[in-house]
Amino acid sequence: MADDGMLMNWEISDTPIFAKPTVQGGRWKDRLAAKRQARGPHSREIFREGRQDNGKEEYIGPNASEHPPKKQRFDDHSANDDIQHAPPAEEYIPRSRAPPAEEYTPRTRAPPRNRPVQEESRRSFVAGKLPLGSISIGGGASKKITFDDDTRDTRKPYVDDKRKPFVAGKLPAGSINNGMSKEVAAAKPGQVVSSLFTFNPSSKTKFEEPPEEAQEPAQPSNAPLTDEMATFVNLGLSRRLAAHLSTKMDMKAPTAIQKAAITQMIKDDSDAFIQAETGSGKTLAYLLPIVERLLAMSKGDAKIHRDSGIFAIILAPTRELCKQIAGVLERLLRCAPWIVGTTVIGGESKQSEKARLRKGVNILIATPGRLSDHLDNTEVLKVAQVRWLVLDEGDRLMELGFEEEIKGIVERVRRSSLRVETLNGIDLTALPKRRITVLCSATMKMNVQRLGEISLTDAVHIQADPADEDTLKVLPAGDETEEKKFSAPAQLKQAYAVVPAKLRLVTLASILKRAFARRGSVMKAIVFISCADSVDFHFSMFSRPPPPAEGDTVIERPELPKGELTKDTIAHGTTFSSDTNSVVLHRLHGSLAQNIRTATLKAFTQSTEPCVLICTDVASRGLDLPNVDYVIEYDPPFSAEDHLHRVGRTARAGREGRALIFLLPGEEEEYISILASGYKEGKKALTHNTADDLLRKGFGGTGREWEERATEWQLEVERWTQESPKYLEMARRGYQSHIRAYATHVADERHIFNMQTLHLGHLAKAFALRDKPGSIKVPGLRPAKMTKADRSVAARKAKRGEVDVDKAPEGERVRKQRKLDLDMPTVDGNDAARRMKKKMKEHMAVASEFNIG
Ligand SMILES: Nc1ncnc2c1ncn2[C@@H]1O[C@H](COP(=O)(O)OP(=O)(O)OP(=O)(O)O)[C@@H](O)[C@H]1O
Repeated sequence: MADDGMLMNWEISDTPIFAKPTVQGGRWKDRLAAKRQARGPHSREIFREGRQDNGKEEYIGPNASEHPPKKQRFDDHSANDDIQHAPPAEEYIPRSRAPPAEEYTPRTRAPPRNRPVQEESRRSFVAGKLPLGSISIGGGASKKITFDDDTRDTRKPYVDDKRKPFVAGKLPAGSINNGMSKEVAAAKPGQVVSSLFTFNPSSKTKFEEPPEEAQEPAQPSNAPLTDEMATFVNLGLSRRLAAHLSTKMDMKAPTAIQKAAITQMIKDDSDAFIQAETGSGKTLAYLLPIVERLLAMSKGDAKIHRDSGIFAIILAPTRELCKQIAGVLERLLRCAPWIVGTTVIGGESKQSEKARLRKGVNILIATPGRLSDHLDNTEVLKVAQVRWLVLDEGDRLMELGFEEEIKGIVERVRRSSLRVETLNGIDLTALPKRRITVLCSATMKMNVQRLGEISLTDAVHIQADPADEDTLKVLPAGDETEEKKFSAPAQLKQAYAVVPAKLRLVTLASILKRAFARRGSVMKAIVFISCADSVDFHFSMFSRPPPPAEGDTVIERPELPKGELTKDTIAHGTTFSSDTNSVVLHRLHGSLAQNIRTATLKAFTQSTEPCVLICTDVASRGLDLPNVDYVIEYDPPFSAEDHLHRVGRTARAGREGRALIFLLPGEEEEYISILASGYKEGKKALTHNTADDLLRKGFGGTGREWEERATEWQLEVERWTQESPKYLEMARRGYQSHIRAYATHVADERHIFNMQTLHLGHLAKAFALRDKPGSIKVPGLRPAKMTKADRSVAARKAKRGEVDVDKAPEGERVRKQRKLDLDMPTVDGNDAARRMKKKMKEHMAVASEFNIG
């Protein structure tokens, strides 16, 4: 039966007159008359007991005690709709004109001003402020009666115990059965304990049902090629290198981008821009031709040696990425141990880096800051032999503000004169005759083009379309007509879930419970969250000890990695572990010390147990984490590019992968079009999930039992939060930082992620909070400076696409700050650190308060 949401609180009373049995069936007027009769002639007086006849009108209704209703501040939503939104005047009825108690029905409610119009007919009373005239029936249960929406057939009331009405803190204990009543009784004054399943806005989009016929699974777009001719040898690699790839690295054939890049870079000495989707093997696409040409110089005993000079410099934006590239190079060079690679990335003393440089190196992997530092201060670092300068993850290099350093490095390398014939008896003719710059990126954003202008000359644009091997492209740079849009791997199964704010946390728990219900279905999952404080809260919450009832079963848990560094970043994921499948939880964000980040990431990478990584975007770029089969974007990304990098952590090198993004009902549903633009088949490639579906699958049970289980789970987490000042503060911090991070979406997308429509009260529930949002003040977090008026101006400007960055609303500044924060601990070198600090000061006055990296 459809639910029209008409709710009444049926409350028990000790007075015998109320203990009469329920009158069921028939029209409501008939039932009403019957009940009146049952109560006898004085029933109205009893109901009106307590009326103050002091000349003032007394009001009844949901918010009677607050009448006349207070004007609502923008940020003062409560988790309880009844409290939160001042209802229209007609809902407040002077008591003298009040209908008989039984007749009390809530009048039309105006939809809240700042969120999408929702089903008007779904209402509930604040139990603590129950209208005096409410009807009570036996059993002590507060029951919701719903009627068929279409027919309004009041003859067949549907009493549904599991759907709980909202409760404010003052309800007498025992008024409502099930878990809610205990919570209400225990709630402190001013707290709000709200029901999960009432007052949720519904989706505005009409979702098409997926077609009946089974769709052909999409062919992987970043897999090694299967064409017989596509062997490494056919591309021009030596047998030695090809055999090493095949036997020691398990790579039998190149990927499409490798095919295009190797062919080009072995025979031609032009600059190159390599653009290919995530997980397509770009690292080897530039490393293989470099190593091949260094190998070709070595004939018999005449080999290059570590002190022959630096032939290639590879720049990457973060230490993690540098280490990852160094790892791939190290494996590759096992077939040519006389070629030496090393890193200069900070994190250890400059002296030891200098010592390594002095010993000699042929391929140097560096972060721009640290390399600039060494170029200025380390005499032994000579760049005269450098033939290749590779800029990996170009967009990230620019985002982190390395433009100046890169300019300096490019200048330094170009200035030094190049030796091209012989070097200590070694034939140099196999090497490029000129210096080559290679720029790599998965996206072609404006900032990448800017980096291209700084570093490339007459470059070729190398792209690959594996669907049509004839079109493996080597294009003149700047050929806009042929430019391929960056897309997600075709085999990635992308879904989105439209989940109301209140249900977010419990839905995430449900998804993870289901994903790890059986051993082997999902091995590794990554959950992306917008800010560090929120990561910390979710990590602690998901790893909290199970409640005593569950604790009776002894669950065998795998041993966690030992070590000081990871003791606070790795824990058992108790929430979604089952007795047959224990899950290990990791957390990662830019505010953790570098050595902790490295150790945590290593543990996640090497783990053979099922595990989950909860992290910020710090783990979204370039990291090659093996066996990640599920990516959940719990908080939507800050830009479409970020989304593609995040989901690119799965479905790598032709493997399968799933991704799910959470969206709120309303404006956020527009994001579906952006998701669809990453796929050839558009929206058909996407799967739609509702919160109800996800909850039902995760919490199980028969009928609507999942609702009760979900409610129990949510209440348990709320208790856990309330009972400890530490976790309460953690939840509040997470909540506040989340809201601030929400304001930092790129201007183009801010009409989708619109602060105006963000329901702060419902969002508080997703952080297991019972506070009214306006009252959440966390020490150390300054309140946002933007006024409501500022926000509207910003929203209007964003809509017109004319946001002025210099006079930007806080969102823009905070977004910049987020980018800087994100990798702050990664950026190395004293100069780099000074530069970052300076930029932080320039960009924001709120640097220290804001912890969303
Ligand atoms: N020819 C190949 N055959 C099989 N696996 C490969 C091949 N080339 C690369 N891989 C694997 O593919 C994965 C992705 O490679 P890589 O990290 O270089 O991708 P990428 O294009 O740089 O991705 P991103 O844009 O996310 O940084 C790695 O695990 C790598 O070992």
